[in-house]
Amino acid sequence: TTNDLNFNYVDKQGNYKKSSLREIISNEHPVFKPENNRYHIYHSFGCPFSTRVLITLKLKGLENCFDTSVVDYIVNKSVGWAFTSTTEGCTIDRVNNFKTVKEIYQLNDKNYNGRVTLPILFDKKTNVIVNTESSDIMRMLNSEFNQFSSFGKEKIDLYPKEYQDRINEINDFILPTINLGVYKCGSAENQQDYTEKFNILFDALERMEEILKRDRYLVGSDKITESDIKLFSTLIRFDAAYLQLFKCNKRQIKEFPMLSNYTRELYQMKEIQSTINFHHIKYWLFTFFDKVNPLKLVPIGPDLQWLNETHNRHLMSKYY
Ligand SMILES: N[C@@H](CCC(=O)N[C@@H](CS)C(=O)NCC(=O)O)C(=O)O
Repeated sequence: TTNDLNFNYVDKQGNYKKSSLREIISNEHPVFKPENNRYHIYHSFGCPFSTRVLITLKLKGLENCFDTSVVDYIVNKSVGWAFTSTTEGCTIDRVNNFKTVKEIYQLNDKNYNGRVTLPILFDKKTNVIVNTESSDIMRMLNSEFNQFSSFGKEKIDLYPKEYQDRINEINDFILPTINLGVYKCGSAENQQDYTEKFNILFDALERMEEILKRDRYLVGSDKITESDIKLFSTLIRFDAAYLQLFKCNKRQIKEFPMLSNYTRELYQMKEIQSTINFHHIKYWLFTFFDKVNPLKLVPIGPDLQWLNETHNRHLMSKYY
């Protein structure tokens, strides 16, 4: 079957599978109110959906409001995501001291047997999962916790009112074509399906390249928004892993003049760079998706030095 454990981001019709745990923290919510140091984030440095949330957390200055636990990047399929604090860059489950992530899901439903995904937004007060949908978590971090930001009043808005329609439109475009597009190339089981998915992916990247010729960022030209975070979380894994693992090899990101420069700019922001761990990214991807990499060997290359070279994206800004 096309959608085995390795590739279950999408259902049989090719639609994104949203999770069912989707409570939204707000002052109006009967239980889940915004509070300092009440919530916890479980994540993997390998997983792009976790990266979106971590970048949002850092850009919003909320590291002191939320604590985090980091899972192991080596996943034993019979246990699923698990904690191995002895692995570099990983932690124990700092809230419940569980061994596996599945046990966290079982706090909400003791018979839980569904998909166990990351990231997880967890409530330490009631000891249950609040939400497991990265897009929802990004929005909550953007709007509900500003009073706890270490940046004080001078806060950044990743989903500004005037651009919400455009942001939603871009998000809806890049999710199936790029964010999931890479996995669709990797899960294709015949030449025709692969070719189709490959073309959709690279046409979409070209479209992003065109936008970035005109504007510094995807929406609203000179301010980073959640759309940039979502695109970046895929781009940063592209040359390092997707290109080879999922055969997305028409062009490397470093060969797109705009996309490469844009990826560099974002990567060089210290808040963003602190969320990127190439060791975790490569070891997770090349070992988890063992259907396309049965020996689970992790390539040593490629050289990613291009990410550290100087970018000139500030020249694109209307207000530089
Ligand atoms: N609903 C999720 C999707 C998250 C997701 O698919 N996470 C992947 C890792 S990047 C996962 O946990 N996969 C494990 C599995 O499917 O078994 C979101 O966007 O937050």
